[in-house]
Amino acid sequence: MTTRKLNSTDSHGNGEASLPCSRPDNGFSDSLTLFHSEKAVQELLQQTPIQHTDDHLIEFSEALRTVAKALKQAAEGKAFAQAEAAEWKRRFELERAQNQQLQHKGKSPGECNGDINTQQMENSTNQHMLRNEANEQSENCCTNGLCSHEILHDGETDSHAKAVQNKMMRKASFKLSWWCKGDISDQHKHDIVSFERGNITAAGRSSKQISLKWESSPQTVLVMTKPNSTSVQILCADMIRWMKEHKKLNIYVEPRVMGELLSESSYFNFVQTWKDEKEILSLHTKVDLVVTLGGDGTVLWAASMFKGPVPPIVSFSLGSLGFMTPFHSEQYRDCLDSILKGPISITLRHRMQCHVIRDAAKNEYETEEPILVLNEVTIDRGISSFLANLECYCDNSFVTRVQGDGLILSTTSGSTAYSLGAGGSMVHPQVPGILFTPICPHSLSFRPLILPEHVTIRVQVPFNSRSPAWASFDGKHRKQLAAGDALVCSMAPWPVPTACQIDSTSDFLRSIHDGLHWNLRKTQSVDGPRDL
Ligand SMILES: NC(=O)c1ccc[n+]([C@@H]2O[C@H](COP(=O)([O-])OP(=O)(O)OC[C@H]3O[C@@H](n4cnc5c(N)ncnc54)[C@H](O)[C@@H]3O)[C@@H](O)[C@H]2O)c1
Ligand SMILES: Nc1ncnc2c1ncn2[C@@H]1O[C@H](COP(=O)(O)OP(=O)(O)OP(=O)(O)O)[C@@H](O)[C@H]1O
Repeated sequence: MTTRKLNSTDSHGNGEASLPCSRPDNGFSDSLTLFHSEKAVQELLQQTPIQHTDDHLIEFSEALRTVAKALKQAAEGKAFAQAEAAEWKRRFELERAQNQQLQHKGKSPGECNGDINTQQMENSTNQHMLRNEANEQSENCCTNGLCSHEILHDGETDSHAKAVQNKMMRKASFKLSWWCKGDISDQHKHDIVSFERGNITAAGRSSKQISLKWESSPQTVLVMTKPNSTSVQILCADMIRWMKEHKKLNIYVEPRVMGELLSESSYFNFVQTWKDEKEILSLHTKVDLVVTLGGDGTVLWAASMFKGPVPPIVSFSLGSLGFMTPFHSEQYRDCLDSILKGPISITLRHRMQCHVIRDAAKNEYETEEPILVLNEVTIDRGISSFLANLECYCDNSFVTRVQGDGLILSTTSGSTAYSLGAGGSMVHPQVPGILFTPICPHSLSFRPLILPEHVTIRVQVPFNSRSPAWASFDGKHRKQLAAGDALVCSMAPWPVPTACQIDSTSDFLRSIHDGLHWNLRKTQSVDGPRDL
């Protein structure tokens, strides 16, 4: 199969030079033909020194280029829509199979117990699912939760190739399910919104505790560490040795850590690392578990390595605050022992995807790559002494104009970070939403907002702004936003699953108490005036 890379640039600075030749039905081959025609015209131009013919050929060549570009855009749009439609169809089939199974058993649809019998659901799925290869994978999936095939979906369409690849990589599979303490109440039984028979049942609660159960043993662990810390370096070497000798695990580390380990001893030759960005992009297909040694910054760093699906992260606290690092490094053997066995309670921390749209390129198909944030994106005035001036839209409705130091768009995980410092509420990390928190607004009435997770927020630097604004992502990668530029932000499809020490809520409450000393006050004594 001849496949060329999309979006590379030809000698004219166009993006049509490399196109897949293997899919004649998606329109790419048309644009390729046009591109070849255009190339032939260019060659003819060089060979034919007649001036007016040249002019016509140049015009013709430009027209061809425009048509090829339009065809490419249409084809890519179509491919995206088809993929989306296929995904919705798959979900619909799965849901219908579940409902039919429940009706057989005399239950109403959506009445799905958290402790559902997986075998029964598999049988039902066998009866009702389309018998194609993609759905064979779904037959083995749990139906009351999410399985690793779904949550670690890497966007590939060829499920067979994916299965073969996964097998070769020996990636551990796991099952995620809603978990309710001692589940005997009906409180958490409704997983979907159902309008059938005129009854509206409650939506699945994303704040429910999620439990991860390994279906095959994890085999590969990526260890990520805070730099420039001797205690972290010592712990890292000790932990890797233990994981190799006692758990027979394959270990990946960053190239910097690889250097540190090898300078200590050639014993660590078995440890693996990567050489370039391309290898980082496929890390999620090899790694079963990520271990971080450091503070919250190291968790942010680890999450930022994964531009798509993220393996479960286990964070050992070696920083000062540790909101997202619930495990104690002194007990790492016991912790890892129980995590590798499972089941684990996890917090699914939602991330936001941010696109910077340049005014100069707003009509172009290609924009800059999206940036994923676990905490927040901040748009501020940078070093300018003028007020930041930012126009904000939510799903194209005007929200407000920020005049002050700036604006923080935060996830609920980030609600205890910068947003908190700017006066935003603390929100449990499993509550779905986007916090809209101004930084030092020059207004008496600008209270912070929390918007639903499904919205798209656009922050635009108006043309009458006195200075550019600056965007930063989890406190890093500052980018200037000139007048007319915009930042577009929405929830990303790839959350960061972090292992809990106890469960999502207990861990959150522990961190606001221990980390921030939230509402710490000496208790008032009983001796004194009373109303009774
Ligand atoms: N005024 C502020 O409060 C302020 C200013 C700048 C950056 N920050 C935060 O720092 C983050 C970057 O962290 P870093 O470690 O790379 O930088 P850093 O080394 O400057 O540390 C920032 C502090 O924020 C804490 N932190 C990070 N994420 C947190 C979270 N989700 N909940 C509670 N505390 C959290 C860290 O533990 C650390 O103590 C940014 O995402 C931003 O939220 C806060
Ligand atoms: N593997 C890494 N590679 C490069 N930089 C990293 C890595 N891990 C962490 N960092 C950066 O190092 C800085 C400090 O990390 P971290 O927050 O984990 O430690 P800390 O400052 O000691 O903890 P705390 O903030 O809780 O006091 C952060 O800015 C983070 O982005």
